[in-house]
Amino acid sequence: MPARNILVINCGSSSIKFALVNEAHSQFTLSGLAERLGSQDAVLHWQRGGEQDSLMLPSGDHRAALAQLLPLVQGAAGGKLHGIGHRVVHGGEQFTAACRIDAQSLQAIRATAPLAPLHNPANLQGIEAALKLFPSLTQVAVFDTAFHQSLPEHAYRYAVPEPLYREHGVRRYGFHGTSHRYVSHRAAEMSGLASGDSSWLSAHLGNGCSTCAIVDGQSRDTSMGLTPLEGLVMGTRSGDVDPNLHGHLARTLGWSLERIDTLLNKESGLLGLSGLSNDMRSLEQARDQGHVGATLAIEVFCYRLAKSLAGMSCALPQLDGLIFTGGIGENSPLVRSKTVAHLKLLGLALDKEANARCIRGVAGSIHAHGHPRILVVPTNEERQIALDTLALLNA
Ligand SMILES: Nc1ncnc2c1ncn2[C@@H]1O[C@H](COP(=O)(O)OP(=O)(O)O)[C@@H](O)[C@H]1O
Ligand SMILES: CC(=O)OP(=O)(O)O
Ligand SMILES: [Mg+2]
Repeated sequence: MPARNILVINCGSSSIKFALVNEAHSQFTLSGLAERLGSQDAVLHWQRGGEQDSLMLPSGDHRAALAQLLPLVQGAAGGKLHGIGHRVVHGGEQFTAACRIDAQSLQAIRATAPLAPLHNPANLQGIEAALKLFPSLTQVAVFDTAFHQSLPEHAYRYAVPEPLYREHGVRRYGFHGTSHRYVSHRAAEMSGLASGDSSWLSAHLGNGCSTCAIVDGQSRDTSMGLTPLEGLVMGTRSGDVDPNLHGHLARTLGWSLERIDTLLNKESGLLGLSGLSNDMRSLEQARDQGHVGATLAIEVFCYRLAKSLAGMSCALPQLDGLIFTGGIGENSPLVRSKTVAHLKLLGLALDKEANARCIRGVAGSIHAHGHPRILVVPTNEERQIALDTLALLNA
């Protein structure tokens, strides 16, 4: 059987990230980003081989962008596209694994939208547009939450009255499961351990950030909760705050729920603390020049990350290694070293040179000799989504 091609789509509210994955090649055949969708500046960027190109799509929406993508994908796939894998952020309690998209699963995904109002409606727009454009192709939904359905009840329940859980689904779900699953498998491979017989702490640090405790290939705890706002400091998200903050702002400043949601999701985190940027690269440069806000934002980010990892260690029988991944985890020796410096009680220590070497896609171990393993593992959510799609094509 010739190697198959899977188109992977990750739809955000105003963007589509995509990759054409061939099962026989580690590099993507084609990849790109459509952004600012719905605005006059909507644009599609893509790369194929070493070449980059872009196309303006004035007022183009998700469907317009996918329609432009179609000939590009068909051309790059040599006319042979075997399936489409969609990232879906929230699968509620219905989905413990990826599933084929049909009328029934689509209905279930729609039903979880109130749990993820910032993410699922955009994911659904992408699915609906792709179904119209590729009606005869197998399409698969891969959920961020599915990997965390193995959390024990004491890790996923909030201490609020039980009917809120039973009748309204108020519980911790966790996100970034596709990434935590992928990097923990890779970490086991890199260490010569069986994924089904090893224990890991994982820190996914991108625009969204989360930690995860993984035991024998299963998620046992994770820092995100009902929504992707709980837990760590992120690019623009606050992570944990006192739950009374909502009431306090409403009472003292007269703010609406929408205003507070926007504050905590889009104006907080690294951006809010620094007053400068949500981008860790910019913050590191500003810190080098003595910027006070950037310096504080990095300190808070690393301290809160370390505190979360120490908390996650409660879910592990032993520690086979700590994994750093995501744009920051894969590229910032500074964040890794500041974080690990807070974790001396777990016995963790870095090798300075190895830490400096593992950037821009270089994977490897960065712990000091004689200390517990610390690994940098580039994540590849697109490849994992393609693998899950292929597995369902085979089934
Ligand atoms: N060389 C670098 N040093 C520090 N941070 C970096 C570097 N390269 C990328 N990052 C950070 O990675 C983050 C984006 O991570 P990424 O995983 O690409 O995001 P997303 O969640 O959108 O996939 C940004 O904060 C960016 O500044
Ligand atoms: C769920 C989530 O936080 O995703 P992202 O990191 O892509 O924003
Ligand atoms: Mg990413």
